[in-house]
Amino acid sequence: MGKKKLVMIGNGMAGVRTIEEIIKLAPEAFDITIFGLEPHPNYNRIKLSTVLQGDTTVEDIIMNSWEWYQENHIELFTGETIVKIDTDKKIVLSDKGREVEYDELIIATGSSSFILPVPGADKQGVTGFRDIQDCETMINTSKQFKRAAVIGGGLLGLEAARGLLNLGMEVEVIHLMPHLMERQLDPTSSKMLKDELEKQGMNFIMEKQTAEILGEERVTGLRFTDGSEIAVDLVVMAVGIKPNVDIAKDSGIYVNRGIVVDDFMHTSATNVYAVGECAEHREMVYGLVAPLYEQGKVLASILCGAETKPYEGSIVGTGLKVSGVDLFSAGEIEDDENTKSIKVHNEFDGVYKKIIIRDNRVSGIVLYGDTKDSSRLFKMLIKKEDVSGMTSVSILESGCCGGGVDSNDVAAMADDDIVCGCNGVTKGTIVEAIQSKELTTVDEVGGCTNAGRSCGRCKSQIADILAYTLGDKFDVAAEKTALCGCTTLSRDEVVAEMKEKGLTSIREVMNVLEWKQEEGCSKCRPALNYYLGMILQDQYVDDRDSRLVNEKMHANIQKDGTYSVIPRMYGGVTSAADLKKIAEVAEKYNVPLVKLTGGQRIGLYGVKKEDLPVMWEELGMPSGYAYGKTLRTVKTCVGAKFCRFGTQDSMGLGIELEKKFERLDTPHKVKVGVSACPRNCAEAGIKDFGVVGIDGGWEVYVAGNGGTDLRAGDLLETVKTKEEVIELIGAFMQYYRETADYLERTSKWVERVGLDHVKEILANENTRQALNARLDKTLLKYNEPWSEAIENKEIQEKYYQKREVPVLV
Ligand SMILES: Cc1cc2nc3c(=O)[nH]c(=O)nc-3n(C[C@H](O)[C@H](O)[C@H](O)COP(=O)(O)OP(=O)(O)OC[C@H]3O[C@@H](n4cnc5c(N)ncnc54)[C@H](O)[C@@H]3O)c2cc1C
Ligand SMILES: NC(=O)c1ccc[n+]([C@@H]2O[C@H](COP(=O)([O-])OP(=O)(O)OC[C@H]3O[C@@H](n4cnc5c(N)ncnc54)[C@H](O)[C@@H]3O)[C@@H](O)[C@H]2O)c1
Ligand code: SF4
Ligand code: FES
Repeated sequence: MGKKKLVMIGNGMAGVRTIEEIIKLAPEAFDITIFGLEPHPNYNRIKLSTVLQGDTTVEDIIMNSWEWYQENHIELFTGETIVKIDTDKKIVLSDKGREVEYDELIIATGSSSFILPVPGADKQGVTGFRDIQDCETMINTSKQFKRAAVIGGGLLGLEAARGLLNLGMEVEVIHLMPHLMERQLDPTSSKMLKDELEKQGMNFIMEKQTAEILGEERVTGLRFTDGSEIAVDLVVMAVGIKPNVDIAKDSGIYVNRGIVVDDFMHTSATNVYAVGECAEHREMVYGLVAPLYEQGKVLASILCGAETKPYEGSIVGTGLKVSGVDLFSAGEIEDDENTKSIKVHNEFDGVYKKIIIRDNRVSGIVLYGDTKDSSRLFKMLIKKEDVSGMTSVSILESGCCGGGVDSNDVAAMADDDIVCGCNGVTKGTIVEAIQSKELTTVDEVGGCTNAGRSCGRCKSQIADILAYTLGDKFDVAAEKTALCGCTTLSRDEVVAEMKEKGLTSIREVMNVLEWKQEEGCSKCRPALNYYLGMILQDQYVDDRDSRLVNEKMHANIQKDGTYSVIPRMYGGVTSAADLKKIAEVAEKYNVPLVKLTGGQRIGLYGVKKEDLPVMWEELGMPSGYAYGKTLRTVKTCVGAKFCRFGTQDSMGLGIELEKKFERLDTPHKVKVGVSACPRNCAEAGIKDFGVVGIDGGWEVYVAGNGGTDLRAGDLLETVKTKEEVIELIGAFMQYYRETADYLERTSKWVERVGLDHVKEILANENTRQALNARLDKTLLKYNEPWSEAIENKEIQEKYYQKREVPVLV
């Protein structure tokens, strides 16, 4: 029997977790196709708060890389929205006109921010806080404007407000109710929270309802229903969410607030299931991952024919991800005549605990300032444990104490105490995984049990359990620096072992160094491929399939699955003949977008995979490597040849540098600028290395960055001739290649190892020469990849042939 066709609408946290569970249970059962409206692979939406707060980057929150989808043979269409489901014909239709057949369909469309329907809500500068784009809007706005208003003092609003403070904005939180987080906190704990947040710099306008957003095109202020006004430049709406149910509703599937499902996540339509924030189960729509993951597990079992209990609903516990605030809330928060509550309010230490008991069972928990008993209490609540034989003290505090807090706390935990609330993982499961699978790091525990993979709040407790279970064998240092979850070895240890044992292939490295996963993962394989190439210089045979997807394809994959073609234009200099060729190819292949890139190149965007080799052939130009962890572009100013301020030949030097370093594998992308005078039109100060002409010489800057982590380059040295520039930069590049972590930009690397250290190394002439010799040897091995693809039929068939997706016309 052939594989069944499984289609999923929505590429978010709940949906992709369901697919992960399906792959675990029955890896060969389905041909899987996923449609995602956003242009990204699945990312950890929870961590958007930490991205906004500046603790994490967008790259760090990707949960399933592009490679993960490829490895699991999942056809992924990002930036593509499903607009219709035909439940009779069993097909879905996308906004791009694609029709895909399904045997089983999962709707996992999540929610959207609820935008208050007030006049002016569509003005520029008004945003929700739901996705990467919203996050980028806020970050970009903070670079130009200063005054922000967050409407809504719930979990999302307060996390957004903390982020905006970190971005240097003045923040007003406008809240409808008399106290913050009124769904999770009682008035006492809410007041403690407000006091703390005020200390951190947040301002609050309580009991106000927004009537209008003021301004012309862009927001300039808010007017409230009582007529008062405030001036603001950014408005973030955090007043709740609304499930994305329209496609289900329009397709005749039964919808209430969410898409109504039974205890097995089945909707009213045959073979159609819903999971996540878009689903409504027993009149509940959940907005936290823990219940959504439980739903996903049940659904995966149903689809794979595995035995499962029904999903019967969840009780959720919440915390707030704002540093300096420690709170936990679950169940009821207010007493009534039938409840007895235990309350402790230690104003001196800023601790508040309220445990509500109803019918001799814990029915509500509010903890502020000390949440170490949250998992134990939460377990009592979920399991409806009878507490009639217990004292108030034994309910409030665990039996442990004295000595090293962490291990004693861990020792005092019962095996069925939940450590990771998001993923429902208990201490017993973690200990069992550590012992049976010989795990030594938090990431490995996450890989095996999912614990810690969502909000990350439980990671320190997982580390405590590791320390407690492994005793002396737990190495905190290794934990911090392991290359990936497949090994406990750090980058430096792996590289040292490769050199010492003379390892020459990825397979050999994994075998000899006892990799935990036979095939490695999408984090270690590209890294090992890079390190082997760096060590073995011209002898290593590149493993193309271990490269990141763009490098494997020699073209950048775009959000709709098409590619871009950006030919090399040394130094940003072109000719009429080349421009003609580009225009002809663009016209012939109906290229939807022709655009100048930030690096002074011409990009053709929206190219079909199967057209790549033939377009490259007709262009007859080398690859511009706009996709690679290598030298990208050398941007130059016109310089002394034409500019009256120019003191040096910047174009000549730029072209020479680009010709020398093109195709060289580097730990991360390398961008270069060459200007012929300190006016610096080529922006050499924000490049990985930048050269600026001065009277009688050149200044060489390094470790600049014009991207997310904006950083001005540091002056490495001033030299007289262009030969000296090339020699200095050659040594710098090779030292970076040999000592940086894979995927570490020069800016981060220089900050880590220290500019003085780099200067000291490069000051020694012998060292510089040796570095250049190793670099030159490596440079010998590279071939032009586009010509290779044009000439080699095997490459064409393997990488560029069209793969049929089930499409009905
Ligand atoms: C800033 C922030 C912080 C959070 N913090 C926490 C936290 O600390 N703890 C916690 O448990 N939860 C937290 N959450 C909530 C958590 O992120 C969500 O519960 C979870 O992401 C929901 O998963 P989902 O798959 O149902 O929806 P989503 O993750 O939203 O995924 C749905 C995807 O489907 C796509 N989609 C929608 N319609 C279509 C269509 N027609 N065609 C194709 N694609 C479509 C959407 O664009 C989206 O990418 C937070 C949320 C935010 C925004
Ligand atoms: N740490 C976490 O667990 C976390 C963090 C962020 C988001 N989330 C989830 O994301 C979702 C969205 O969060 P949220 O905080 O927007 O939702 P929410 O419904 O929990 O809170 C919205 C808040 O806005 C207030 N509000 C409503 N209308 C208002 C108005 N007109 N003016 C001022 N205030 C108004 C409400 O009183 C409420 O406190 C939720 O499902 C939440 O669980 C969770
Ligand atoms: S950097 Fe100086 S030389 Fe180059 S174009 Fe600008 S002004 Fe002219
Ligand atoms: S508690 Fe959120 S990841 Fe573990």
